[in-house]
Amino acid sequence: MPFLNRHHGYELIEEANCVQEVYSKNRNEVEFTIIGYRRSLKTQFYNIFCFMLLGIPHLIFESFPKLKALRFSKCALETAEILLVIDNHGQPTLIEMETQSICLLLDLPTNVRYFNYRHTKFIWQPIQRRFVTVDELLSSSTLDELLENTYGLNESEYKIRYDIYGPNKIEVEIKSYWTLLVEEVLNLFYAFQAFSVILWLVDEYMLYAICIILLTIFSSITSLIQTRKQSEALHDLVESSKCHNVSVLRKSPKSKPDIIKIEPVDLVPGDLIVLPPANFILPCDVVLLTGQCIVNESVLTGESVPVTKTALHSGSELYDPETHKRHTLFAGTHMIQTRFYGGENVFARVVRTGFSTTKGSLVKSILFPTPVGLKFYKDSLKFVFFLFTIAVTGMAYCLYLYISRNADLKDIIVRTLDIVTIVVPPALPAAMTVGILYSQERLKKIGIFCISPPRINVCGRVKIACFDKTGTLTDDGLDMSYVIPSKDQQFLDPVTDVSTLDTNSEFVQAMATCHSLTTVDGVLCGDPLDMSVFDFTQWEMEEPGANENARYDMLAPTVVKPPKHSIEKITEPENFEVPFEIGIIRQFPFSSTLQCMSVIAKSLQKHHMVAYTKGAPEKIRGMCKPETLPHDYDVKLAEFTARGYRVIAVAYKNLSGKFSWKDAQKVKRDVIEQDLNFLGLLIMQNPLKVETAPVISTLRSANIRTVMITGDNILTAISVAYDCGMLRSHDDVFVLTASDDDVNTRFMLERTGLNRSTENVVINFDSRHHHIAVDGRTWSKLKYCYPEAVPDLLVKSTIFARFQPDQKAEVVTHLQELDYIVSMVGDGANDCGVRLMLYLVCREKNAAECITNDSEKKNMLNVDSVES
Ligand SMILES: Nc1ncnc2c1ncn2[C@@H]1O[C@H](COP(=O)(O)OP(=O)(O)OP(=O)(O)O)[C@@H](O)[C@H]1O
Repeated sequence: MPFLNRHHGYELIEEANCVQEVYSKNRNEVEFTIIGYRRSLKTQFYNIFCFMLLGIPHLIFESFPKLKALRFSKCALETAEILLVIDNHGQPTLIEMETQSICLLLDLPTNVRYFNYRHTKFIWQPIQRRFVTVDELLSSSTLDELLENTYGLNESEYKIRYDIYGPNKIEVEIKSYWTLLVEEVLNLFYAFQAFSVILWLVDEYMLYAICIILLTIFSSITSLIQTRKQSEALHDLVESSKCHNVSVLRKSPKSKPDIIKIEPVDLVPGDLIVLPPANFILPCDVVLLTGQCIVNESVLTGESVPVTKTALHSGSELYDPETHKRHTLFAGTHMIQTRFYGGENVFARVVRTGFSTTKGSLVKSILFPTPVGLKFYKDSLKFVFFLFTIAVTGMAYCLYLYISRNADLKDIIVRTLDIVTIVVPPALPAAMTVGILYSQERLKKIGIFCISPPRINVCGRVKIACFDKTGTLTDDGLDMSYVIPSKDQQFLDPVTDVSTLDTNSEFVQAMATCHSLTTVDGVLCGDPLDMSVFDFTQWEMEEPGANENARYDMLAPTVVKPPKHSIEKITEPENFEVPFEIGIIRQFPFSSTLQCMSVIAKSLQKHHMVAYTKGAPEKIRGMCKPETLPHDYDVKLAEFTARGYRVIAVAYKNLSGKFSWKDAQKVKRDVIEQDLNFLGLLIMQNPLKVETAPVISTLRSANIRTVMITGDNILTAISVAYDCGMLRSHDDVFVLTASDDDVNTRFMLERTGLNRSTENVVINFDSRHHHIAVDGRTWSKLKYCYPEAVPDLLVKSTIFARFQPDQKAEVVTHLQELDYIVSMVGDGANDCGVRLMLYLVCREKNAAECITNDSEKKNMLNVDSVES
């Protein structure tokens, strides 16, 4: 044993033996530290001491949990009976080690030592001499490994996995009132309060004592009821998404694999399940092996647009639920429909169960939020301690005076102790609890729910409110205003009526095919932008097959066709024999990071496939052959975006005649999204929500700075900011842009805005009427070239446009680093990064998260505080 030395019967401990640091998934930071302890003589002494002093030391130790471990002796993790786990916020938890007998798998010993920390199981690995999670223990699988073994697990494999992973359940414990009372109410401050009240009663100081008793009883009871209600609500929420029995494939020694029905709690990672045709709540995270599924993931993302999940492709890379989320169905999400593959079962492999699932992680982050170590609380504790030292001095002087004047013993005790109750305010915690409860009730009345009431205090200190644009400041719906086709590097006149366009043109066909729409119960649904583009074309969509659920076959894909009247007008068709239909062979769904989407389509009229792409004009420009772009591309784009329109560019490319159906399934996205031919622009209107302007005005009058962080075009964003009052008509906006060269990048500030005039105006950093707008590309370059300029930029910037989801999160964290308390209002999807980030930031910096339901869509309001 290299680390553990035994010397004359004593255990010589090296620090490395007793402590293990557990890193976060991306290994950037220590998530928590595990320290080993065992019971010793110290523990016996402590118990006797506690017994003799009527449990008072226990109360003190409970209030200062780090002291709890002092009653045990430090020892090597290998022999530890008790573990002290300290998270990255310094919150300690004492956990008993447990032992479990498991059959041998890989190198696992039969008797396994383990502990559960915040619903995650850690197993002691004697070979590595450290604790590992069960996921680490059974190393992750490659895509090929997940795809092979189509027989399911056999009985013994299943049993081993069940022993290791445990049941597939996310259970939120509802604590009894008694436990809550012990945990929340019986702390040192309340003990001090009890002491003060007894003292006042002895001193016949009745009225005030009774007031304090009543206030404390009231605040404790209401706080208990609230906490209990919250844990009941969370419990019910988790329970509400429970699903029915699941069909699982089990390898049988003699015959063909059996499909058996089991309870969802009995599922283990590796199980092969058969997805039912429709309406199914996923019991765990699974990866799709065959067919397709349409899923509503709004429980996780807040976005109620159905998402299509496709079967996993083969590959030697390791499976990762985040990277392969297009093939992963997450626990708790609603599977609307499966699409059968040649009439066969749709199979999925279980990859994560219970609290390891995405839903489990979300529940864990609610169950174990960041401790509210606000500076306010820390300062108040310091203040109380300071008062206490004054009180002790006062007490000593009092004692001296009373003794020197031969006072009565009762008087000496009462008067001396009373000094502490005069100096230290005993009603402080009760008064604060009542304040928070009252605020919570008021917020509820206006439809704001808060999952962590103590954080309400932070809201009063919010200095900056960040808003996402589309769907948050503006409506979800989009109205197609016109389309501007392009021909021979020239923009043609805007068109408002699609019937004036040639149905056989690539432009119309791109609009009709380049989307991720789907039909659920005969109703077309999907991204609102895709819906309005498709509606504009007046084409029809058909997903072939008689029965909705039993129809999907890769050779007969989704088909779009023009309305009958326009087929008659089709010019120069290559082949009149076959019907005019276009099949969508493959979709590359919209990605906020790429800001575009593509499809590969095949018209029955043509002998080759065509790739269509649509997306942000700035992105599409880079993907197109320069000789196909109109010379006034940027001018036209600026013309429409400056008027607040949402502009989408469309492009296409013909694929070679040899490009087969198989190639279409295998081809990489970046191969498709290059060397495109530009087709034209789609101009859409995205009106403001009615409540936007009044909310911005209220925030302005409360002296809270408002900022827009959007994925949309910078000029569209500026225009919307003027419309909603974030910028006022007399405000000037300076757009910061970086030159394209990577070596000597130059940064320019160019004036824009409503009252833009020709004369030069220099930005004045002290003026409230001068604002900066910056796009994601410039932001990245500035951060790289001049990181020292970022704070100045943040202080003056009102518009952050063309920002990718991770950049949105960066802005929020950088603002926090400048000691701003920031709130972020978004509508899910690309703000999820911010939301999830904030969850992480919350963990670090005591953020508060409130969820508002004041609009139909549940907006997320994240309030974060920085310890200044
Ligand atoms: N369905 C879509 N197909 C193609 N391109 C799209 C689609 N939806 C959005 N885009 C383009 O991608 C850009 C980025 O979209 P993203 O959803 O990240 O942000 P946004 O909706 O523009 O703004 P916000 O961040 O304020 O919600 C959009 O501005 C638009 O140009």
